[in-house]
Amino acid sequence: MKYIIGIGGVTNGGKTTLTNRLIKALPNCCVVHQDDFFKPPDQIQVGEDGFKQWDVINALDMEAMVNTIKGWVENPVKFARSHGIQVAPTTEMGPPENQIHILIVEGFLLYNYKPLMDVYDKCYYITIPYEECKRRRSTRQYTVPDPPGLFDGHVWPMYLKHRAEMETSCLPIEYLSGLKTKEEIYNQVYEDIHNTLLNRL
Ligand SMILES: Nc1ncnc2c1ncn2[C@@H]1O[C@H](COP(=O)(O)OP(=O)(O)O)[C@@H](O)[C@H]1O
Ligand SMILES: NC(=O)c1ccc[n+]([C@@H]2O[C@H](COP(=O)(O)O)[C@@H](O)[C@H]2O)c1
Repeated sequence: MKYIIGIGGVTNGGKTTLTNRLIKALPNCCVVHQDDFFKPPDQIQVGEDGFKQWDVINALDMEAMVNTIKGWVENPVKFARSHGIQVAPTTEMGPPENQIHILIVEGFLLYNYKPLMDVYDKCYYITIPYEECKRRRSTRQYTVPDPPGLFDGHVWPMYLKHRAEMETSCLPIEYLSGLKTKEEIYNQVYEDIHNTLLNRL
C-alpha cells in the first residue's frame, strides 16, 4: 500500500521539524522537500515592488517536483534505495500487499498547484500567527538571504493570498497549530497516521 502525506504550511511553521521526526518513526518512509525545487536566483522574477518573487509557484520547478513524486509512485522501493533509505524486508512486513510505503511531501506551496492536488492521501497544514512567523523567519538563513522588508512586502502577503486560494479548493485539509510544542505536534500527527494506516491494512 502506498500512502502520500502532504505537510504544508506557512514558512517557518515547523514543517521540516515535523517531517524529520516522522521519517525517523514511520516505516519505509521517503520524503520530497519542495524547497529543493527552487529555481536559481537569476531565474526568479523581480516584481513591481522591487522584490524577487520567491514565494510564488513560478519560483519553483514544479514539473520536476511532480516527476520526482511520480518516480516514487512508480517504484517506491527503487526510490527509497536510490535515496539511501532502508526498506524493510518483505518477511518483516508480511505479504507484499500489506507492505506499506509512505511518502511525505513537505513544502510551503503544496496545495496551490493543480497537478499535485489529488496525489495526497492526507493533507496537513501548519499555521502560526504573523508575529511568531516574522520572529522565526528573522533568524533563518536561506541560500539567498532575505533583503530588508521582504517579509512584510512579499512573504506574508503571498502566504495570505495562497492560503485564501487553497481554502476555496475542495481539499480536505487538517490544520495544525505550529504554536504547540514540537513534541505535541509530532504526537498528534503520528497517532493520526498510525490509526489511519492500521484501519487501511
Ligand atoms: N513547534 C515549534 N515550536 C517552536 N519552534 C519551532 C517549532 N517547530 C519548529 N520550530 C522552529 O522554527 C524554525 C523553523 O522550523 P522549520 O521546521 O525549519 O520550519 P519550516 O520547514 O516550516 O520552514 C526552526 O528554528 C525550528 O526549530
Ligand atoms: N531555498 C531557497 O533557495 C530560497 C531562497 C530564497 C527564499 N527562500 C524562501 O523559502 C521559503 C519557503 O521555505 P520554508 O517554508 O522552508 O521557509 C519561502 O518563503 C522563500 O521566500 C528559499
